[in-house]
Amino acid sequence: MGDIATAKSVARQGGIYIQSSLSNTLLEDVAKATNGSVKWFQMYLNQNRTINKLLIDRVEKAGFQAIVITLDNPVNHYVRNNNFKDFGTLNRGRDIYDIPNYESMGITFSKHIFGASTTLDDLKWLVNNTKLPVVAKGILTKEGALKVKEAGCKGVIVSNQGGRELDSVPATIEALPEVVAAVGDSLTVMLDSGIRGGPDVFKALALGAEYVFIGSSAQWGLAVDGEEGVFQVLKLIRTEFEKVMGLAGFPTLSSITRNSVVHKSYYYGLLNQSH
Ligand SMILES: Cc1cc2nc3c(=O)[nH]c(=O)nc-3n(C[C@H](O)[C@H](O)[C@H](O)COP(=O)(O)O)c2cc1C
Repeated sequence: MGDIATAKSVARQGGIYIQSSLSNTLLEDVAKATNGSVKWFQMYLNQNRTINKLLIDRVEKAGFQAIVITLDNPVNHYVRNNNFKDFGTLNRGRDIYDIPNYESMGITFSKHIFGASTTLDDLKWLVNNTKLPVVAKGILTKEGALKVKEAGCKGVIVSNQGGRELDSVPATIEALPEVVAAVGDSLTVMLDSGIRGGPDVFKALALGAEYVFIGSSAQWGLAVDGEEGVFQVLKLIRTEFEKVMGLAGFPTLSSITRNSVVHKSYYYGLLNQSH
């Protein structure tokens, strides 16, 4: 299965694998196949808290080390028909919902997950109902970052879902500096969306991200050559990143700082000073 192959290659590269709750592989199966490696679980909050609690318990029991809550996808636009037949992990909720025979799990869960926005109270509920650290994914502004900090999240992923959700949102590399300025001293700030090669990783780290994640590139590798394909994609990005460090003259990760890149905010700063 794609999730297990991807999780295995991420483990071989020493990275963090984030398992989607919409995956068609059971979270327990991914956990079993990659025992001992670092894995986080991505959740959407359901309107039904009993279902949320059941899922949280399974995630904790399976050994995932953090819960990533996706906040930038409150409206369903994936499931236009009855085609999503099998959401492996979530299928276990079938006995809790009263699901008509003609309705796929995709339709059912999209109604219950995407039907309502997650509120600050929901987020606080999650933080208080799991022993795992909670990471908020889909943050693009300092206001958003401050809210999830108030809710008790331990980290944020600056993300626009790889640009797949809403046209005209800022690129994450542009949103990163204001999020870092707002919460960088208290939360772990991470970034995804648009990481394609070494220079992207370098810029994100320089502007304050502690971790970067990839989505699409991993899937392209998976499509080409399964576990080995994802492994090669990760290796390529890592090798390229190391070359960028060398060429730019930064020998260690800690030597990469805000001053290692020129960002347009510098120019705005200069303009402000001179007016
Ligand atoms: C096919 C596909 C499925 C995705 N499914 C989810 C998901 O279920 N939950 C989620 O939080 N993000 C999902 N994402 C978004 C990724 O988690 C991530 O934010 C994004 O892919 C990063 O940008 P990149 O593709 O440019 O690397 C998905 C992305 C792709 C390409």
